[in-house]
Amino acid sequence: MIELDDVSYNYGGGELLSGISLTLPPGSFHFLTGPSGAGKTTFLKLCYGDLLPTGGRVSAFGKDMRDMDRDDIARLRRRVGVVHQDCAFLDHLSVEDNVALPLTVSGRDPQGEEANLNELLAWVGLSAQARSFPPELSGGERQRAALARAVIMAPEIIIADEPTGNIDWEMSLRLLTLLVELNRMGKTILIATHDLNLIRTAKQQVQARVLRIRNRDLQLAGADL
Ligand SMILES: Nc1ncnc2c1ncn2[C@@H]1O[C@H](COP(=O)(O)OP(=O)(O)OP(=O)(O)O)[C@@H](O)[C@H]1O
Repeated sequence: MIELDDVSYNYGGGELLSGISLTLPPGSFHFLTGPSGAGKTTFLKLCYGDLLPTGGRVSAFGKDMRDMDRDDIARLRRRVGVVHQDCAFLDHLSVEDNVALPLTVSGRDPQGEEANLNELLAWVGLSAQARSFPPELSGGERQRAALARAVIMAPEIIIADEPTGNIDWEMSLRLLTLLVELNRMGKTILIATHDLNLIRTAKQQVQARVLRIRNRDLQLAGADL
């Protein structure tokens, strides 16, 4: 589904990532961990096509990202939902309008999909905040709104960058429950996190592989986690 073949990445100051080969099969659950600055966000961006590798090949759904035209990229954006580290909401739009934004951008009418939108807001526990604005949300509510926005197009893959970075443990568990539910529905999940407790808790609920960035490459973390 997403495949990296001998991938390297260099922002210009030397290789940050090097020689990475990995397959993310459908329905898999992966965590990505590693020290700050190791390249986790960069790795995620390579997986969802925000960056192209400086060496090697990344392909998604059987197509090399380098060969994708605008239509392919638009299709990729629908099939891969991303929860960004900073959530990046439009503060002048309500929570429900922010969550519905991928629909609006792709030319669909959110009014026509209102039931779907309401169901999604209820699923993430934000029905009461639908008409609020992003600055009025707590950290945990922001992350759940970002997850709702990431899944509104029914993507097959969900990629989340430090989704529990700024929220308390109770909220982290709530978010993890949603991600586990998505995985049980067959979605492929990739999460970058520093939070080893989150990884340990997840591993009691799903079969998750833990990847660690070390010396510019990816290693499979052992059972010590
Ligand atoms: N656009 C950019 N241009 C140049 N260097 C960059 C750019 N983005 C990131 N870097 C550098 O690449 C390195 C890896 O950054 P990245 O954000 O991928 O790490 P990370 O593991 O996600 O870190 P953190 O855990 O702190 O979020 C850092 O040294 C960062 O300064």
